[in-house]
Amino acid sequence: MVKVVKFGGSSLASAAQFAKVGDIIRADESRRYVVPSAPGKRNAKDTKVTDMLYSCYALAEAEEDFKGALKKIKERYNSIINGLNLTLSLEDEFRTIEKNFADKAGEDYAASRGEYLNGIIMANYLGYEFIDAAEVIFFDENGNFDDYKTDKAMAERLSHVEKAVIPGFYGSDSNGNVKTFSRGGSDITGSIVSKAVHASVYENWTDVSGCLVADPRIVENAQPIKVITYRELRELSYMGASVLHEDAIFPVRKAGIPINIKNTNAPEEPGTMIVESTCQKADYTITGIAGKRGFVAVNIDKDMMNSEVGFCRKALEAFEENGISIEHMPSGIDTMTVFVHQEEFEGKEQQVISSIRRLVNPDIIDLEADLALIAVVGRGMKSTRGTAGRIFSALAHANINVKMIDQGSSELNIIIGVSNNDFDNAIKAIYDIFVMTQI
Ligand SMILES: Nc1ncnc2c1ncn2[C@@H]1O[C@H](COP(=O)(O)OP(=O)(O)O)[C@@H](O)[C@H]1O
Ligand SMILES: N[C@@H](CC(=O)OP(=O)(O)O)C(=O)O
Repeated sequence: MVKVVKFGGSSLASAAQFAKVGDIIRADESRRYVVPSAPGKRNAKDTKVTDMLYSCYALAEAEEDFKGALKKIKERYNSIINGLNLTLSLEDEFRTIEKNFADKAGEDYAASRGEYLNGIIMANYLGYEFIDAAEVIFFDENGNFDDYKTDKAMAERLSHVEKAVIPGFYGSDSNGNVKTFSRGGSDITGSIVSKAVHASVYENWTDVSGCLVADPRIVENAQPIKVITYRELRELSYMGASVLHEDAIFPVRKAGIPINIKNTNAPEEPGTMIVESTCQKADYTITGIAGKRGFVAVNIDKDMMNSEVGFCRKALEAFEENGISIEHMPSGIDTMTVFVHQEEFEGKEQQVISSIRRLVNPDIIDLEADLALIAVVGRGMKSTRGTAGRIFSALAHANINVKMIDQGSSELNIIIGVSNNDFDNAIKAIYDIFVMTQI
């Protein structure tokens, strides 16, 4: 049996956290391949090493003095090395990094050093072999992850290695330069390694006891989800459940490998199992709730728009022309609404409105800003009557004005639009009605 274990930044923020990780790995011989993130926050006010690297590199790129900022990063690693009593020096590594920053090696290179250096420490601490992710994870000429090339190289390389540490978050592009995944991407690395070694399980260790029904920063003591499907998890993580990167399921899903999200600070707890399919009923009608703030609704009205062939396509062209991505699009007979990210849309709204006018000549266009979208996700919802009704009544009781409600055709999720200000209360109200009443 082979297990791949990924430890997030919160699990590796200090020597004390490293020691817990060491105990977890040594407790099970099958934990043979380890994927570390960069050191995360030691407390709420702390800064992740990845963020320190981005700011340090921004100074280098602006040709300002970055040596002080780099020294602070070195101190974080040295405090881990000293706290673990290792006889390891990263002096040579930091000299190389300083030179490469001065030569403007790129933002991705800079950010990747967080995982690279932590991987060297982890390998030294465990007595495992260190494998640079740049040698085994590849992106193609369009910048997309190269599944085929990576799987082949990774499987070949690891077939000769009994126990190894492979840093998360990065690989190399088609020119051999370092390239990172998007933020939180070490979760993807763990999934890629799991597929290549045919792991029996991919353990993803973090600072909470699994994927919880709602974000614990909003709902105190949110319950852990025991079993969730890949599809449900993807919906939740895309909509803001940041415990797992939304793309991390793809490699393992192809190989049918379950993901187990576990808590480094409470390893005895079972955590969450993420699987293809399950006959196990969820504890509640819903599996989870997640959401994001910061959307604008663009309402487009035109009498009889439903009989105008190509209306929606042409209206959407207005967004494409202006480089705006679309998040969600509920529609009615004479109206369609397009939800876009406020950050992306601000400053371009007049261009988009004039494009819509030119392309579809609507009767009315109006904008509503400062909205939040909430996804209520659950495989059990389609067999339970009245789910949407319960959501409505919970929100009405909490005095929350529902701007939009939309059920996907898969009946796996219901999307609700509320004002940004009502976001937290809406999530709490939905959590209470389904979880606290135990139905
Ligand atoms: N539904 C959820 N379940 C669990 N954690 C969540 C959820 N939504 C948001 N989170 C947040 O995700 C955090 C874990 O992800 P992250 O900070 O990326 O950890 P790591 O550093 O281990 O990768 C938790 O501490 C929690 O605040
Ligand atoms: N360190 C990177 C990649 C990562 O996955 O980190 P974490 O496992 O701490 O979310 C980031 O901050 O984005």
